[in-house]
Amino acid sequence: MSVVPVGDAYDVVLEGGCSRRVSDVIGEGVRRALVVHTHSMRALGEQVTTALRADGVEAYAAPVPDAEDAKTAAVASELWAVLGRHGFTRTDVVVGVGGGTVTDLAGFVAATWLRGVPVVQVPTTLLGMVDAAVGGKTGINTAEGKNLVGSFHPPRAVLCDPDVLATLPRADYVAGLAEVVKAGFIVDPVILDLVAADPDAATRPDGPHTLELIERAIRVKADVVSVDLKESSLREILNYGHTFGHAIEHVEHYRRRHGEAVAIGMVFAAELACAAGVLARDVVDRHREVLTSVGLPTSYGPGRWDELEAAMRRDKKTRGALLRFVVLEDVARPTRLEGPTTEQLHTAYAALSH
Ligand SMILES: NC(=O)c1ccc[n+]([C@@H]2O[C@H](COP(=O)([O-])OP(=O)(O)OC[C@H]3O[C@@H](n4cnc5c(N)ncnc54)[C@H](O)[C@@H]3O)[C@@H](O)[C@H]2O)c1
Ligand SMILES: O=C(O)C(=O)C[C@@H](O)[C@H](O)[C@H](O)COP(=O)(O)O
Ligand SMILES: [Zn+2]
Repeated sequence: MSVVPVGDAYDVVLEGGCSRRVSDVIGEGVRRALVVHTHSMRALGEQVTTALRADGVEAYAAPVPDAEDAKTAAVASELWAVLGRHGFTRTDVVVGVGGGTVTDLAGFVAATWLRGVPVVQVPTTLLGMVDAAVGGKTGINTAEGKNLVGSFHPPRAVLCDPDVLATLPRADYVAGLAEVVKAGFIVDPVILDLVAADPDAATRPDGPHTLELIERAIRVKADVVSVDLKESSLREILNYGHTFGHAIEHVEHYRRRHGEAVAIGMVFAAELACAAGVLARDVVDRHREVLTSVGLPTSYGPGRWDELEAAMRRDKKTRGALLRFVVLEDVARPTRLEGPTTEQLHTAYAALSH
């Protein structure tokens, strides 16, 4: 459906059944493929592996642990060992079949093996389709924080098959909506209108606006990364809500879903912008309305500020001692807030526990 014209331009396909067509997009001359998948996506992982073999590719299925447990140096190292044992060369390919955690890991392993081999992404969560699999940001976590090691490595193709969303647990689908809503606040307010028109339908993969919501969010992401792949400036807007959100994930040892943490992080960013006199109160309220309407969290308990602030200092947007946040001046008018005062930060944090 859309082409991302960055480096070697690539397609992001959004079509029922497209996850069965990996062979069509891996490119010419591929002899081997490593199909990375979690146990939850074993059936699809094996289906992709079998289909590749039927097309003459030496394909290997590589099961990895679920969720954030996949995004570790130990798991990446195991996959490098598999690639080494099977003699993967620069014309071979890695395929990521799973949620954002799997596409981040598969992309990182592809980015680092032989300093870069192609990766094809087959996202199986809403979040993976609208955000993680598109744009070439890859990475793993370290003990000190989220996504601290990684690389920009655009995929060869992205196959978003909405049919696979039927098995996704509702809570994971809703978590993905946080990134959809993010795209609405930073660039495309029509997304917010579509969600507000029927919030309950927005939480279902068979809802009347599902494809339009996915397509619009992918378009936002593709347009931004096409202009600024390596996040020298514009791409930072895709990080809306993530400074505080990633801090929550870190202090809670990844027991909370990424999308849920980002939802709270967007409310924090909105409250911070309001405290700094940048954003009007009604837009802050709109954050709570839209996120709450689809069942996403918007509050956070008191008492953890010191840990959260320490984690935020390791955010990639931080420059020296200066904390930097993506904030809004209005819907679809993102800007940056550099070095907010302690009082502004505390005001925003306190507002989360109301
Ligand atoms: N690289 C990027 O640009 C980018 C963007 C956004 C998020 N991310 C990363 O993505 C990750 C979050 O991704 P996520 O929300 O997809 O979580 P996830 O990958 O942990 O998947 C959520 C859960 O759904 C299960 N699952 C996946 N697909 C399924 C299906 N079709 N049916 C049944 N179960 C299924 C998984 O096994 C997992 O338990 C975070 O690590 C985040 O940092 C990266
Ligand atoms: O693509 C981007 O750029 C984003 O910031 C998208 C985010 O939704 C995503 O969670 C990303 O992985 C965060 O990246 P990080 O650089 O803050 O680790
Ligand atoms: Zn995110």
